[in-house]
Amino acid sequence: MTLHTQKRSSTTLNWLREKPKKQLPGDAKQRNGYARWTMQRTELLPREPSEEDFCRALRNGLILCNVLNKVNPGAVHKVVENPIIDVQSTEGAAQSAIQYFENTEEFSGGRRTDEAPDIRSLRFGKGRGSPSSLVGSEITDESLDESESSQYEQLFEFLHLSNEVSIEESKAANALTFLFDRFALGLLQAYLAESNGSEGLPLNGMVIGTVLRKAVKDFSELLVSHGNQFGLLLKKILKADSVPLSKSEFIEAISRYLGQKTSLVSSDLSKFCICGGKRLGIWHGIDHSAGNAELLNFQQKQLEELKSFFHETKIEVRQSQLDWEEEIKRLEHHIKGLEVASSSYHKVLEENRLLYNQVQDLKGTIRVYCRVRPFLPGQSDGQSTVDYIGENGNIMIINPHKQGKDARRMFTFNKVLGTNVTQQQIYVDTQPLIRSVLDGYNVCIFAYGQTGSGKTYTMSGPDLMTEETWGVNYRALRDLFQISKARMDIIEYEVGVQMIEIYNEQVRDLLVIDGSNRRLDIRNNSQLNGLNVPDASLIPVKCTQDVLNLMRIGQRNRAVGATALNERSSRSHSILTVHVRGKELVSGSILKGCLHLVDLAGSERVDKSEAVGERLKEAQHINRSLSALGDVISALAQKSTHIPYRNSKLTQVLQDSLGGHAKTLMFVHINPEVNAIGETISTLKFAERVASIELGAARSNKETGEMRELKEEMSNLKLALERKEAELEQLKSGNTRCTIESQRPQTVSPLHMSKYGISTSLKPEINQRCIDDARVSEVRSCSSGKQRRSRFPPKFIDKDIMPRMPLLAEEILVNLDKPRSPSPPVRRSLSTDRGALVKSRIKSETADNQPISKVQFPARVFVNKSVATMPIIPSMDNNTRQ
Ligand SMILES: Nc1ncnc2c1ncn2[C@@H]1O[C@H](COP(=O)(O)OP(=O)(O)OP(=O)(O)O)[C@@H](O)[C@H]1O
Repeated sequence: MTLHTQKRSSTTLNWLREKPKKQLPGDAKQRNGYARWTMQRTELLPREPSEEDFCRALRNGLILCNVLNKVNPGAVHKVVENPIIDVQSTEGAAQSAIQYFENTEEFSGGRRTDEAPDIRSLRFGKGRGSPSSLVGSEITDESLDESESSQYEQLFEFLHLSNEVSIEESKAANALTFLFDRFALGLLQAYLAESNGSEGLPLNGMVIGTVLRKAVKDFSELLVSHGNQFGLLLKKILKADSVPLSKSEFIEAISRYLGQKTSLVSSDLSKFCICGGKRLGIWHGIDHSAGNAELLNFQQKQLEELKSFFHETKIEVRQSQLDWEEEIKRLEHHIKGLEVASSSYHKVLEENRLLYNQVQDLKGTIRVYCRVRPFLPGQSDGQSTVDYIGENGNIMIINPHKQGKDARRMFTFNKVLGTNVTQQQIYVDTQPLIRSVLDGYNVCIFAYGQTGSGKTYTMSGPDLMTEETWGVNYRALRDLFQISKARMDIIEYEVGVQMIEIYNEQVRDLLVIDGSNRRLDIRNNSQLNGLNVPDASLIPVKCTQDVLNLMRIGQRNRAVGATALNERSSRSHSILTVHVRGKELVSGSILKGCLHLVDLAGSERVDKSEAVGERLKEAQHINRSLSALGDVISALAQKSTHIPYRNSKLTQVLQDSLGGHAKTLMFVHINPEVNAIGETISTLKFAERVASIELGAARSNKETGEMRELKEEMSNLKLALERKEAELEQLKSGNTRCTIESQRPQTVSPLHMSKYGISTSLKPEINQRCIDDARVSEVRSCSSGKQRRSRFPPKFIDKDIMPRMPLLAEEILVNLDKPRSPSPPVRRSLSTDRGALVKSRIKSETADNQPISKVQFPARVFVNKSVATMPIIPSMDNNTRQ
């Protein structure tokens, strides 16, 4: 640099140095002069720019490049012509910086070209430089005065110096650009390194864009701050030395400063990149000062620690995940185990129940099932007396009128069926009993409970229309036919049905269609296998439909009436008896089973049911018979020697089922309403006593062919003996009453007749046989002082009574052709005969054997008269209907 140049530059620098001190009018004038001149050539400055704008315009290289292009068009290829932007704006600052770097670079490049004039020639263009370089140029065209010329020289001097500085700055800028690229790359590397570990992070343009934008922003801020610092430094340098600096000193000072700054920037960047992790690339090639290296080491250490901590945490999290997974697996296994255990618990429970039932069967205990009726529409006030129903047949009743432990009472039965149990579920446990009937057992199923508690619902169902709501009766008979059909090849079955009711202590036949209200007698002879009401119509049935038809008749004939507690209350005990007789085709053995299906009339508190008149009488009869049932149950439970069966018609009818070798099941019904709590408790107490009764093991009524023959023989002998006795009696007393009676025609249910096809006119032989049977009956009746008429088809009459009666239809025909075997001679002492006579007399006088016919049967209130005109039951031969 020449002395002159040095002088110039120092002048310029002095000018620059002094500028912030004071805004001298001379300075402004000078600046305005430069601006005007520049404006004339470049139009890049306002006429009177502020000092700041002026400096910036000089610094960003626009003026330089444009002036050079004016002098030598195309010398600077690319001029970054962004408008001067406010430095406060970060992005603007960045742009300004870039603009500056690029323009100074371009300017330098342009200047270096061969065609480009030396900037200094511009300085000396007016008289001192080569005139050719500026001849023809626009500058020379201008008329410039001397003072202006010197100002331009100063400007160019400054610009030249500024250009030197710019080169240094451009180097720094390159370093920064390099740094920036590294920094951005480092950021991306760090980001990618991070996102490698976590698959879920999205790696898309938007994310990268955001990261880079952030980086650019921060970096711009950094640049601005460095730019400011750089400006300050320049000022400081220029201010500190009163002696003007040489160009090389000046550049050296700036280089030193930039060196320092580079390391500072790298330290700042290290801070900035601390989030990244992989920053080796950023540091590569950067010269760190000792302090920064220490800081860097410290931060790296921290980073390593953080990384290892992060790694450990990651491992811990993974371990916890594994532990949880293990735990979940263990729990799943445990739950499965529990499931298995619970299912086997239920199996065991079920087995227990079966075993318990078997034990009960062996003991002959009456099975008791408790059914809880649901609340009826309009009844549910939400309070139920049933507190809890257990799986083991437990039911806990809560009495809201009591407090403490007295309020709760537990009852145990074979099973307790809740309000949501279906008719099918109710029947399930009854099914094995139906099989037993076909195996020759006597079975009794009866429904007990307070009025309106659902007895009829259980036994018959709400209606006969839908099979789903069928009660136990229909289901039992349907199964009976199904099983008998399945056994058809082994056993030939015949099924007959009786339906009676006990109304006001009188037994009525429900299957009569002629409206006759005959009172029927009860004979308590277990040998009769259920034929304890022999005069009731016994209708043979062959399929479920037959039974349904009969039941419809029976239901219509049943006495029902409305009470305050049940709008269609059964006012009688109804008993449907199914007699089954089976013949084993191979052995010829005979099985005789009988099934009683009993729907008891409901016990009721007369005050509650508001019964008066006829209703009151009915209620009293019902309650009396139920209390007689209770007495029988008590006596049986206490194993008393005397069981008071004869205290009511009900207990007489059920005698075989309660005290014999029958299988008995009772459905006890309860009403969950709070106002029925008294009846509920007493019903359940009664049921508990019933459950404790031991009937002894049930016995099958099976007779082998040999046994039957022997029995028949015995019966023949008995018959012959009785005949002899009768003859003897007649001879003695000359009483011919029996003979006259025997010639009276029988009364047979029209249904009965039609079904059997037995007609006195069509089958004289059979009719004769019936007459014979009637004679036998008479003989027996005479012995007990009663007149009996058989209403049974011959096949259902017990052989003990009528040994010559064929068992089955074809037997009737076979036996009719056979000559009767002569009765063996019977020897009987007179004393025996007398004894028998005395006995029979005594018996006829006892209260139990008083002829019931003396009691007038009340006019039937609820008999449906249309029954008489009902069509005949469809053919029993139609097996396909089963
Ligand atoms: N399990 C049940 N589900 C739905 N309704 C029922 C149930 N049990 C009984 N009911 C209804 O309760 C009312 C009384 O039932 P039901 O006539 O069978 O009682 P009951 O004990 O036979 O009475 P009563 O002794 O007076 O003849 C009827 O309207 C019946 O439909």
